[in-house]
Amino acid sequence: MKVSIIGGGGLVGSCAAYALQCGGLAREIALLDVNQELAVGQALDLQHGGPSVADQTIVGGGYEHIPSSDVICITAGLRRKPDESRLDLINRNTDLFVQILNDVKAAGPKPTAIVLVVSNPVDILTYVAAQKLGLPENQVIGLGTQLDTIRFCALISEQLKAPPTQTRALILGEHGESMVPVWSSATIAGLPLDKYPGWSPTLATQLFTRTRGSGAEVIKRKGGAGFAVGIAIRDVIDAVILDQRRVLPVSSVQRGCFGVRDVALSVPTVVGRTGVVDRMEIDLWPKEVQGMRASGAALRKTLDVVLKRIR
Ligand SMILES: NC(=O)c1ccc[n+]([C@@H]2O[C@H](COP(=O)([O-])OP(=O)(O)OC[C@H]3O[C@@H](n4cnc5c(N)ncnc54)[C@H](O)[C@@H]3O)[C@@H](O)[C@H]2O)c1
Repeated sequence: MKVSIIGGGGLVGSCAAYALQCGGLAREIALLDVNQELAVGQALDLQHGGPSVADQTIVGGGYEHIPSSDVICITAGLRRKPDESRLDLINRNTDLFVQILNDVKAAGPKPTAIVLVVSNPVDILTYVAAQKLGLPENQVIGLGTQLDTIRFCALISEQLKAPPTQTRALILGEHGESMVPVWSSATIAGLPLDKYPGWSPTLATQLFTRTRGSGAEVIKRKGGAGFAVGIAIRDVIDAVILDQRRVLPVSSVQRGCFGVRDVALSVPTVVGRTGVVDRMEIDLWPKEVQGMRASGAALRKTLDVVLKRIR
């Protein structure tokens, strides 16, 4: 399997490439970037570690890699300028993103290619990609709340001194302000989280608030998120490569799941070689379902503005 990362020279793209290299599943990893020199440099640096990791080809380059790619991951994006509003950034990022989609389309992706959108605002751009690429909708996935979910588990496990890999707590909805913590299904080692020693409703609120602000906290401390988002990207791409059918909180265009439609956001999604294989619409607390619908409504408002601009 070949994975191309557009924006592969940047922090998120290069961390994703490193996570994929350490996972050893992809046969070839291509880093594409408008700054080709940077992409080639990142690829060279990764390639040097290859003999101690896995037999993979890691290269830097341009859109000539698209026709042979099984997975196309888009991490190219802009950061906010001082004094710039969120919507201004969304407009600038959408214009850049639409140009990338046009370039991908012109390069001729495989009809079976899976596109994983990571650039922000990820739910908006996932919808735009599904509309513009001409690929079947199930083949376009957004990273959605996969990163928020692993951040949430990391913070819960740290606080309760529980094993991180046995801590399970989902975030669904928007990758943004209106994200929804799903306490109804949270567990540690299969035990209900709300019965775990040290748990309290106050702690729950604190942990969710910190999770929701985690992106901003990391940006403030080190300039941008890299390692954990790279791991989150690997979670999704590995599920595709191995046709794992893992249930992941990723974003895709919804057609009625939990009553949400015509907007992309995260629901529990079965991910395999064909992308979105299924969605698990399981009974959650009413306020969790309401939260997802509120995410859908908030995203739809932004989408209406963005779609008017790019039509
Ligand atoms: N979805 C998530 O969970 C999540 C998490 C973290 C960051 N992000 C998003 O990922 C994006 C990238 O963040 P970063 O920290 O890596 O930024 P960065 O500035 O380090 O990297 C972006 C890269 O994109 C490249 N680029 C710009 N325009 C391009 C184009 N037209 N074609 C190809 N490459 C192009 C740049 O040269 C740069 O190397 C941002 O939109 C950020 O908000 C998403």
